[in-house]
Amino acid sequence: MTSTLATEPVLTLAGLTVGYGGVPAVRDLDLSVRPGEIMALLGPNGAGKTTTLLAAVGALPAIAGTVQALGAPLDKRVERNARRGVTLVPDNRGVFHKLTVADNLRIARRKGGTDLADVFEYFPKLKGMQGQRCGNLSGGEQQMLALAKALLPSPKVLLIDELSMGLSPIAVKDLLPRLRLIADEQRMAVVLVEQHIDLALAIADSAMVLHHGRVALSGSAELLRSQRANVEAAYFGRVADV
Ligand SMILES: Nc1ncnc2c1ncn2[C@@H]1O[C@H](COP(=O)(O)OP(=O)(O)OP(=O)(O)O)[C@@H](O)[C@H]1O
Repeated sequence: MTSTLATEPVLTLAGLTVGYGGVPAVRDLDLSVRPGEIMALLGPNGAGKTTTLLAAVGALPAIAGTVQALGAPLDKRVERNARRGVTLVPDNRGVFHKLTVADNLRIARRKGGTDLADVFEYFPKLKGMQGQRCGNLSGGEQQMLALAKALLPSPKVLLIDELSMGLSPIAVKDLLPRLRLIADEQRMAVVLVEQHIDLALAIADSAMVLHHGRVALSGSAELLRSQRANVEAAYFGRVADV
C-alpha cells in the first residue's frame, strides 16, 4: 500500500500575503507541492515570483497566512529551514567565483547528505572540472554547479529562481530534463521560477501564473499545456474561462 505520508505536501503556503516594509507584493496565495512534484511558477517581471520563493524559504516573514514545510511551520532563520531540507537556489547562482569547483562543492557538503559520486552522475561534466575556478566556467556550467551544490545536503524542497537566467535555449533544454530526473529519483519537491514557459511546462507536474502578486491561473502542467494561449493571457491578467 502506498504510504499516505508520501503524498502529503512537503511545502504549503496558505493564504499567504508577503511583501516589503509591510507593503504586500504577493496576496492571498495558496500553493502546495508534494515529494517528487515540480511546480513551474510563472509570470511577468515583478509578478511576485521571487518574493514567493523568499517567503517559502523563510527569508521574508508573512504579513498574513502561513508557510508549512515538512509538517511544521517555517523557522524564522533561513539556515534552520535549509538544515530541515528547504533550500533556495538564488538567481545569482550562489556559487563562489574565486573558488574552484571542488571547493564550492566541499563547502556545500554536509554530513549524511547526497554522495558526491551521485551528484556527478547527474552532472558528469563537473567531475572533470573540479580543479577549475568557478569564474572561468560558462553560465550553463555554473548553473550545473549551483544545482549540484544545492543537492548535496539532500533537500526535500528545492526552490529555484530562474535556473535558465543568461543561458542559451540549448543549455536550458539540457538542464531542465536533468532536473526532472533528479526530482523523480530523489523524490524532491521543486518550485521552479522560469521564463521559458514551454520548457518549464514540459517538465513540470503543476504550474501557476502570477500577475501583480495574485494567482492568475493554476492547474496541472498538462492542463496549462492544453491552454497555452490562456497561459500567455494570464501574464497580462486576462484569463478566459475555458
Ligand atoms: N527589496 C524590495 N523592496 C521593495 N519592493 C520590492 C523588493 N523586492 C521586490 N520588490 C517589489 O515586489 C514586487 C514583486 O517582485 P519580485 O521580485 O517578487 O517579482 P518577480 O516576479 O520575481 O520578478 P522578476 O521576474 O522580474 O524577477 C515588485 O513590484 C518589486 O518591485
